[in-house]
Amino acid sequence: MADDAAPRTNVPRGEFDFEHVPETDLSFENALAKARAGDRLTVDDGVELLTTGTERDGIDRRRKELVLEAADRRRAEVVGEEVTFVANLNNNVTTACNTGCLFCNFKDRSEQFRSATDEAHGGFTKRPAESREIVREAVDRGIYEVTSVSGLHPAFALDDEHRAILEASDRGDLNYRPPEEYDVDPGTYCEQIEAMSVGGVHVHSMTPEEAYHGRRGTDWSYEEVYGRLQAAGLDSVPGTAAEILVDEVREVICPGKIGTDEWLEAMEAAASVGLDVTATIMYGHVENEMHRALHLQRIRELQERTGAITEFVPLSFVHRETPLYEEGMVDAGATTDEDELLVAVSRLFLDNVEHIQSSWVKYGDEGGLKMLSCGADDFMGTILSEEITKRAGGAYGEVRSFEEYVEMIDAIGRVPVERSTDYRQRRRIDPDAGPHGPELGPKADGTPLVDPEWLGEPASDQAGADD
Ligand SMILES: C[S@@+](CC[C@H](N)C(=O)[O-])C[C@H]1O[C@@H](n2cnc3c(N)ncnc32)[C@H](O)[C@@H]1O
Ligand SMILES: Nc1c(NC[C@H](O)[C@H](O)[C@H](O)CO)[nH]c(=O)[nH]c1=O
Ligand SMILES: N[C@@H](Cc1ccc(O)cc1)C(=O)O
Ligand code: SF4
Repeated sequence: MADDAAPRTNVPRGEFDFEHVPETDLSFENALAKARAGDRLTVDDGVELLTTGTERDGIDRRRKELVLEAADRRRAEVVGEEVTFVANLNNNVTTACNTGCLFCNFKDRSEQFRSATDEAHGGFTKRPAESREIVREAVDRGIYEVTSVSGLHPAFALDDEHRAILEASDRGDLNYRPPEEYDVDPGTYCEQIEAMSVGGVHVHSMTPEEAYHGRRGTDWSYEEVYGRLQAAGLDSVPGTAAEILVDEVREVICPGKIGTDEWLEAMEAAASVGLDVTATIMYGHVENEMHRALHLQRIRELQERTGAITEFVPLSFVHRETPLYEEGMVDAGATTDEDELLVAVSRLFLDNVEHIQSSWVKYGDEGGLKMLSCGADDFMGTILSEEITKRAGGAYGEVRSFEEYVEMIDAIGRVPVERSTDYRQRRRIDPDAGPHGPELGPKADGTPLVDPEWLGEPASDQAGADD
């Protein structure tokens, strides 16, 4: 996210030869009237709102305020004044990844992790037993959920049966190497899930891209893959790896990733075996407003088919330390105007998704609170550890305590509510009845999750060290 007071966007215009461009035959006024009336928006309506009118360049601030107001009103109608958050922990297993997404600096080339090399890398791999200890400790302290997303380590197989298939294959294109070749063996995906499934915690893991890695070289369906993961303890699936669900954009920013249709297929499969899912958009790089609106339509259609999406999470591209920026393909991330409009139009467009998340990792506290009056109603979670955005140059820290959450949400006149991952359990918090800590986690007893003395210290010191 870039700070930008001038009413312009950071969308690259005309630099990429895209088929989809933000042009429509409609008017902004017409789209706004439909949004206010609660009519279902078309892609062209979405484009008019995201651009504050396609007939001129840049953002019209007066029009922007009208879009934000409409979204805030819709939020109040759909979910009321409560702002939710979850007591959770990020426990990412490995940074080893060869997929090469140009927006990502989380990854380290997997060659660097092999015992045969002494190349240095700043990343990590955790054994299943290490993951278990990290999660166990956090559950004891009161967390409810563990979110785990990882690089596509070549040694990762879904389970022993998948490993046997990979070992027996003479195909050279499977991005597989046996664990014995690495300093640290991450085990199988199922072993990691089983390990993290400790003390009654909710396990939120296995993006469609990871599921793809977990079936490479087989003819297994995504239902089969998610079914096995569910049996190992998986409870819900993060809808990251979505980026922008338009293939001409994916070809530029993540040519090594699965395509739009396959991402949707994997999500539908997860839903069909009974897993809840989230959905995301990672925006503010090479894509334009037409791509953003097309993405929203694909998510709305997915929700029509599944009803399984619990929340939509806009992820503003953090550009500073990424190949896209370093190679001069983009100059910056989205402007604040674009961020606000994206959140607002997500609320207005996704009329079948109840919750829109404001990510403090991406927007910071001040920006994140502002999003709660632009259509968002969820304020993410405590996470305790953050590697992806930090490595891309983000600077909003790795943890928020319940104390901070309650104070911030109360300060904007809304109601702080602790939630479960699926939002089915909710607990309203009385701001005056501190100290505040989680009560919904399997071992939560209201004790503050984060010792105030820890705040500001590296989260890896609290949540377990990297190897
Ligand atoms: C780092 S990947 C980890 C999981 C798995 N490797 C995958 O791609 O699905 C998780 C997500 O982080 C997000 N992400 C990565 N780099 C980012 C950046 N620089 N700014 C914003 N989001 C980013 C992307 O949306 C990506 O899908
Ligand atoms: N758990 C959530 C996170 N976690 C942080 C991510 O791991 C990651 O660093 C980043 O957001 C990837 O783009 N972030 C959220 O925005 N929302 C969550 O619920
Ligand atoms: N918790 C959110 C957001 C998230 C975003 C990025 C991540 O890497 C992980 C999680 C999800 O389920 O999708
Ligand atoms: S986004 Fe995921 S798949 Fe792409 S390079 Fe980063 S870790 Fe690997």
